[in-house]
Amino acid sequence: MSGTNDQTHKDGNTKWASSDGEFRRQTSSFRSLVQPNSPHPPARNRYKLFVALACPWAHRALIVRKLKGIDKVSDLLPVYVVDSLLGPEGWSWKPYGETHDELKGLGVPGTGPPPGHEDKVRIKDFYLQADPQYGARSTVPVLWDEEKKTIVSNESSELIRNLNEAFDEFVPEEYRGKTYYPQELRKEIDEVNEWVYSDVNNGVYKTGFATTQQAYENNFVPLFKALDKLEAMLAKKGCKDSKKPVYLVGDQMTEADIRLYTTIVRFDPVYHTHFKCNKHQIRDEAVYPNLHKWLRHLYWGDEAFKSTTDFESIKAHYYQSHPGNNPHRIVPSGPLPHIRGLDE
Ligand SMILES: N[C@@H](CCC(=O)N[C@@H](CS)C(=O)NCC(=O)O)C(=O)O
Repeated sequence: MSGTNDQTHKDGNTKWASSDGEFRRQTSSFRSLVQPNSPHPPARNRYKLFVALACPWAHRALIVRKLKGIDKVSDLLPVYVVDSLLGPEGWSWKPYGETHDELKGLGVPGTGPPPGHEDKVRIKDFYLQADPQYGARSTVPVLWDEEKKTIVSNESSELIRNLNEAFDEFVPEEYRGKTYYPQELRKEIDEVNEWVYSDVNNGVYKTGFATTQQAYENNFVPLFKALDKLEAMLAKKGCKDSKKPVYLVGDQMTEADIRLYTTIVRFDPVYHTHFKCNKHQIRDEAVYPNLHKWLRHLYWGDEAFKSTTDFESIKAHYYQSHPGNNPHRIVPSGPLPHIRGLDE
């Protein structure tokens, strides 16, 4: 298990790109599911979710946890949030400023680790408990099994699919059987997910962490092509003038919307500036009237989206955690508002 980007500069800052200037995301290592008759059977008071509020991959899991009513049962999947600053030793439960002078005052504090794990300072400590040989990057989200003291999953795409069913026997009646990956739409969802992942979700990172002009342009172009394609898909469905939310696939909310949302809601406040994805902003009504409306329908229309979107942590995390992109770690004040109103 080795991280492809797990390199540190002499100054302690993480080097995100490989030697050819391209950012490559590592493959996740823990790929199990919560399911009956498995090492991780559905149960109350057993599983925990570790997230960073800034992280778009962890954000997917927070949204599905709410959409599925898992948050309604307090001991089903409690959430523990790391501090927003991703420091030299990765995500942390304790402010880096306490041990690193140059990081004093940075970051938005999280919740601290769960009871019984007060000795753990970094998220890495959970990875090492699960696998003492673990040598790759310690990413969020993490689905933690308290009984087995191990990680069930650190791959958000599989985790959010698993949450459709994993805890159904415990959630309130009205959430049971609800799925964001319905059988009849799977083929289309998979197709959309594939290019949205590569060109948009990961595309903003590949653009932002490129360390050569060529690598930057190689990723900038497909990113904006994909945004044009999304705009056209939503225009065809009349999203701009619709009073009701319009969805990417079929006429119901699916994981395709959830996966796209966590990138698009970060686009204007962060990716446009910090990752130099600056051909347009999503709020540019002359370019993305439909995509912009789609975003605002989800944010303003559904508590699962709005209540899990923390602009303060999002901005603090990105602008303060990547000194290669932003050496003085200044968090820009704008654009304001972070997201426009539904009819603005
Ligand atoms: N494939 C993973 C990717 C998760 C991921 O890359 N998370 C980032 C935060 S946005 C992370 O935790 N990075 C920590 C690090 O690189 O040290 C997923 O989708 O779950």
